[in-house]
Formats: sequence, structure tokens, C-alpha cells
Amino acid sequence: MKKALTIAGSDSGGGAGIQADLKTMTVHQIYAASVITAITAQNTLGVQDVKTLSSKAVCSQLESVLTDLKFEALKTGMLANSKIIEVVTAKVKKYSLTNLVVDPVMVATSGDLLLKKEAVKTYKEKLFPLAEIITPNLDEAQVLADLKGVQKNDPYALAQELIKYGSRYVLIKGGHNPQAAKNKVAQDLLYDGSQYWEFKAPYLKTKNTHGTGCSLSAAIASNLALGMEMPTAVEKAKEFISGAIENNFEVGAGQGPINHFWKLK
Ligand SMILES: Nc1ncnc2c1ncn2[C@@H]1O[C@H](COP(=O)(O)OP(=O)(O)OP(=O)(O)O)[C@@H](O)[C@H]1O
Ligand SMILES: Cc1ncc(COP(=O)(O)O)c(N)n1
Repeated sequence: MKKALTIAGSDSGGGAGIQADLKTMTVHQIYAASVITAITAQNTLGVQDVKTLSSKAVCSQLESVLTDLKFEALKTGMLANSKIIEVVTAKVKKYSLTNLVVDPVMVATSGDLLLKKEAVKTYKEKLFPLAEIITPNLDEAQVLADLKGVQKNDPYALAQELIKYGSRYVLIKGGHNPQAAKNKVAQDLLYDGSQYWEFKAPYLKTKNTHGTGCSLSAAIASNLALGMEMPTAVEKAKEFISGAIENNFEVGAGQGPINHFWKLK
């Protein structure tokens, strides 16, 4: 049994965060362990409250799992602030962890902030250089790259800028790209500093996409744990997400979750 670790926030509504990661890893037949960074009071309508754990509490969870379990891959989701990013960085170094997938979560689908502004710099300087891949959505890529003019909306320019921070791959997710709904294509762009890979899927018209970003990065980490090369890991993860969005179901009155279980069909 391959093992993967998620370091992320809890979504009490079960659609995103740690809960989405555990479901995703489980349906990929990966043994999943979790380190919780924050407890969000959240449902399909939004985030009602956030309690961020101390970096000490995150540190002791990491020590517990890393002194005992050996992981083939890990992912980070909501890291909330600079101190937590620094603790994660220190442990990745101390335990020589490989196959690190960094999903730089900043804002929930509902628009609620999940990262302190000061932490953007820490991500870029400390954690990105250790990552095998970073997976920002278009909005996050824009904040991280800080480009001006037309380049701001260009995934190719954004990928070229972000690869400079030292991750091996950059994946710019296109679900929030206004072009996606217009052209009816959800396109993600992978870049390794010299080659581009475009991953396309039909853009599905549904409000139930809560947790897509978390689940995509957890699926990439699962596929890396299973031994896939990065382009294949992303291709398979994208197939998984497209199926999970297509098979979504109604939970709650707002933006509902995707259906992780379709993979078991
Ligand atoms: N309506 C859609 N139809 C098809 N694929 C989609 C749709 N929305 C998002 N995706 C895909 O889902 C994955 C997550 O992309 P997105 O850009 O939404 O990331 P995110 O913003 O981090 O996720 P979230 O919406 O959970 O915050 C990508 O592979 C993207 O192409
Ligand atoms: C704890 C937590 N982590 C991540 C997200 C982002 O997911 P989404 O953008 O789909 O709301 C979230 N809403 N909550």
C-alpha cells in the first residue's frame, strides 16, 4: 500500500480541504494520513468561521507522522500563514520528503480568504523551491506572479514567471479562466521550464465545483505515489476531476461538492 500525506485545513462541510483530500486519496487506493492546519466552520454556502492552529500544533502533528510513516508523496492545501509554511518547509527538509505537491490555496470558492497576505512571499521564497509541482488557479497565479498588462491573463506568461521560484513543474489551472466558460473548454497548463503540456476537458456548466482544486492536487499526489511521471499524473488527475464534476450531486443549498466516488464505479 502506497502512502500519501495531506497537510491542509478541515472543511466541516466535507467538500474541500482535508476531507476532499482523504476521499481522493482513498479512491486512488492510497493510504492517507493528515496534518490539520486550520478548522473552518464551512458549508456549501461559505466559510462562517476559521480557527487557525498554532504552528506548534502543526509541528507536533508533522513530527508524529513523519517519525513513524514513510510517504511516497505529500500535498499541501490551506497553510493559512507564514509560520505554518515555515514549519512545513523545515519538515520537508528535515525528512527529505519528495513528490511534494503545493496547492497554494488563497481563497475559497465562496470568496472567503484562507491565506494571510504576508504569506505569499514565504510561499515563493521557502516552500516553492522544494516542490515537485505547484498548482495555482488563475487568480492565485496572478497574485503570485504579479505581472502587468496583457501578460496578467496569459497562463503561458504566468507559468514562465512562476517556474522561476524553483518548483520542478508549474500547473496553471483554468477553471476560473473567463475563457473556459466562453469556449466551453476547461484547460490546465503544465510547464517544466522548457516544455508545455495542455490538458483539456469539456467545461461543465454546474455550480457544484466546491473542492475541485483540493481534489486535483490530491489526485496528482496520489498518482505520483503510485509511481507515475508528472505529465501522466496530471493527465489522470484531470480525468478524475472531470468525471467527479460530471457526476456531482446536490448537498446543501449552495455550491455543492464533486463526486469522488465515481472512480469506484
Ligand atoms: N466547470 C468546470 N468544468 C470542467 N472542469 C472544471 C470546471 N471547473 C474547474 N474545472 C477543472 O477543475 C480543476 C480545478 O480547477 P480550478 O481552476 O477550479 O481550481 P481551484 O480554483 O483551485 O478549485 P476550486 O474551484 O475548488 O477553488 C482544473 O482541472 C479545472 O480545469
Ligand atoms: C479548508 C479549505 N481548504 C481549501 C478550500 C478551497 O476549496 P474551494 O476553493 O473549492 O472552496 C476550502 N474551501 N476550504
